[in-house]
Amino acid sequence: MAGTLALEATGLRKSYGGVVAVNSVELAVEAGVVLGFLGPNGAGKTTVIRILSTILRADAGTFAVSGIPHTDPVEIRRRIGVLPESAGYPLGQTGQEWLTFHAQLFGRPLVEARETAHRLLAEVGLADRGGSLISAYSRGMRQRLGIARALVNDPQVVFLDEPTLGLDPAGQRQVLDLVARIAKEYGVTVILTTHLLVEVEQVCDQVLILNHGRVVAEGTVAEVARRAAAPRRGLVSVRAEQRERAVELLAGSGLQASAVGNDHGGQVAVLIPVDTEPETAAAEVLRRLLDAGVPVLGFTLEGGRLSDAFLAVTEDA
Ligand SMILES: Nc1ncnc2c1ncn2[C@@H]1O[C@H](COP(=O)(O)OP(=O)(O)OP(=O)(O)O)[C@@H](O)[C@H]1O
Repeated sequence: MAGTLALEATGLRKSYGGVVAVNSVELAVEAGVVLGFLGPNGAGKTTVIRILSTILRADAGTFAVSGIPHTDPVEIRRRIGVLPESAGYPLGQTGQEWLTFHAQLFGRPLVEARETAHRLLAEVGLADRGGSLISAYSRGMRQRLGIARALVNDPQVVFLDEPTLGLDPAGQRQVLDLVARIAKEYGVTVILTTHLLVEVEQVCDQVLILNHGRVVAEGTVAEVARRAAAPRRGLVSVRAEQRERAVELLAGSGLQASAVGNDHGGQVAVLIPVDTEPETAAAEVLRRLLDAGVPVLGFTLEGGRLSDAFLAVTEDA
């Protein structure tokens, strides 16, 4: 339905005994988006996912999945797929048997359930291993099988809680490529929990960062990196004998500049304010120095990545 958000939540709150795990969480996720759901260990990500997937009841707040209110958990469950943080697999079954069983649980007749299992095994790159026992699958293969299971009911929203946990770099890449592909091909909304920030930059349209149960940053990767990041730093290389002059010139034009390195290397660090585009700041720095006849040997920008933003908004004071 046009205009319906895939996910929306207001004032979600959950405590375990005296521990407030989730506090005043608001969400609004458009359909078809891959959302990187980030936060340090214990931030509350799994708790939010459990609430939204109707496994756990919130103490307060409301939410809706594809327009279905939280008061109708049975209908929500029809529309979602979940790969839990620590998914268990029946080791004595084959991947094909297990997926067929789950397709039947969602009401598909046996023949259709088998076809669904077959199609999904191919989708996650396990076409030739469907007849093998799950006990013989590697961890990466099990994670991909778990993603196939999460798709068995053609969901509109899929929650993947740390699908890359414990995988080697090639396995991580395979799973993240799969996530990007299913979002594109199936048009599903994906809520992806992971600690792989560089990969999030490549796969996710949007990110939301939780810290101590609260949302501390959200938006596109670029927005979050820009807004939440600590001020970025430009490093300008000049001749050692020109370094003090360069600092004076830049400081004189209102920038925070300081000399770095030793007498043999001439580098000047320039702090770039958060509200200034790095390209604009870089052009200004270069223009100032070149106009004054100070040759610039190099210029690099540090900061402004998602990982910088993540650290900036989750660092405890
Ligand atoms: N069943 C539980 N009983 C008591 N406390 C819990 C329970 N589940 C989670 N917590 C606490 O709630 C807080 C949030 O935990 P949660 O598992 O949601 O965080 P997370 O962001 O998913 O962490 P991780 O990245 O380590 O998986 C933590 O302080 C955790 O210790």
